[in-house]
Amino acid sequence: MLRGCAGLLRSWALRGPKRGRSFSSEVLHVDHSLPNPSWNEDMRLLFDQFMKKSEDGSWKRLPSYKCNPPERIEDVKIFFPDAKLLKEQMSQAQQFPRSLGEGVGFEYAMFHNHVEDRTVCIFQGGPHLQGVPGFLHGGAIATMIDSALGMCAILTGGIAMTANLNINFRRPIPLCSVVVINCQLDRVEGRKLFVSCNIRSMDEKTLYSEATSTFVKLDPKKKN
Ligand SMILES: CCCCC/C=C\C/C=C\CCCCCCCC(=O)SCCNC(=O)CCNC(=O)[C@H](O)C(C)(C)COP(=O)(O)OP(=O)(O)OC[C@H]1O[C@@H](n2cnc3c(N)ncnc32)[C@H](O)[C@@H]1OP(=O)(O)O
Repeated sequence: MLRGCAGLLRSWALRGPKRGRSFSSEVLHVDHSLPNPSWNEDMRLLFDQFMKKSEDGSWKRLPSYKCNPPERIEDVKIFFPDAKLLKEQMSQAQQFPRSLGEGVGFEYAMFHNHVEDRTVCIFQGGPHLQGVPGFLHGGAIATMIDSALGMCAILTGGIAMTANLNINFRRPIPLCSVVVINCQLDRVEGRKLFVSCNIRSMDEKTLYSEATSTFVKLDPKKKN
C-alpha cells in the first residue's frame, strides 16, 4: 500500500492532478511553478536554464498547486485514520508556500533529478516575507527549505514527514533577490531519509544557508 501511495504521489508531483475534478479550476489547475509577471529577470533566466536542462529528461520541473486534490486527502486518511479532516476547513486549505498573493510571498519553481536524487528550487522571496528590514524572515527561509527538502525526500523515498530540521543561517537574504536551494538525498536508514541542502546566490559566490534534515517515512501499520 505504501509503495502504491508513493507511486501515486510521484506521478501527481511530476505530472500534476488529473483534470476534470470537482475542485475549482483556479485552485486546482493553475500551475504556480511557471513564470508570472512578478518574476524578475534573474528568476526567468534560472528558470530557462533549468528548462533547458530538462530537455533530455534528466531534470523534471515539478508542477505546484495551491491545494491538494481529493486523492491526496484519501492518502492522508491511510496514515492518519483518526484525523478529523473537517470538510469546511479542508475546502479552504492551501499549501502554505502558495497561500500568499502573486509576487508578494513565495515565488518558486522546483526541478528534480531522479538519477542523482537531487532537487533544486529557484526562489524569489517577495516583500511580505520580510524579517529584519530589507531581508527575508528566517521562518520564510525555513519554509522554503522544508518544502524543497520535503520534495526531495518524498520523491526519492515515498510519503514522509519532517522529523528534524537544522538550519545554519550564514548570511541574510535580500528581499526580492533570487536564490538557489540545492537539495540532495544523502542516505536512507530504514524509514529515515537523511537530506541536506544549501542556499546560494545565483552566481554561487554567496552561501546564505545550509541545512540538514531527517524525514521519516510514514508507516501505514502504525496509528500516527
Ligand atoms: C500523509 C500523506 C501525505 C501526502 C502528501 C501529499 C502531498 C505532498 C505534497 C507536497 C509535499 C511538499 C513537501 C512538504 C514538506 C513539508 C513537510 C512538513 O513540514 S511535515 C510537518 C512537520 N512534521 C511533523 O509534523 C511530524 C510530526 N512527527 C511525527 O508525526 C512523528 O514523530 C514521525 C516523524 C512520523 C515519526 O514517528 P513514527 O512513530 O513513525 O516513528 P518512530 O518514532 O517509530 O521512529 C522511526 C525512526 O525515526 C527516528 N526518529 C523519529 N523522530 C525523530 C526525530 N525527531 N529526529 C530524528 N530521528 C527521529 C526514530 O529514532 C526511529 O529511528 P530508528 O528506526 O533508527 O530507531
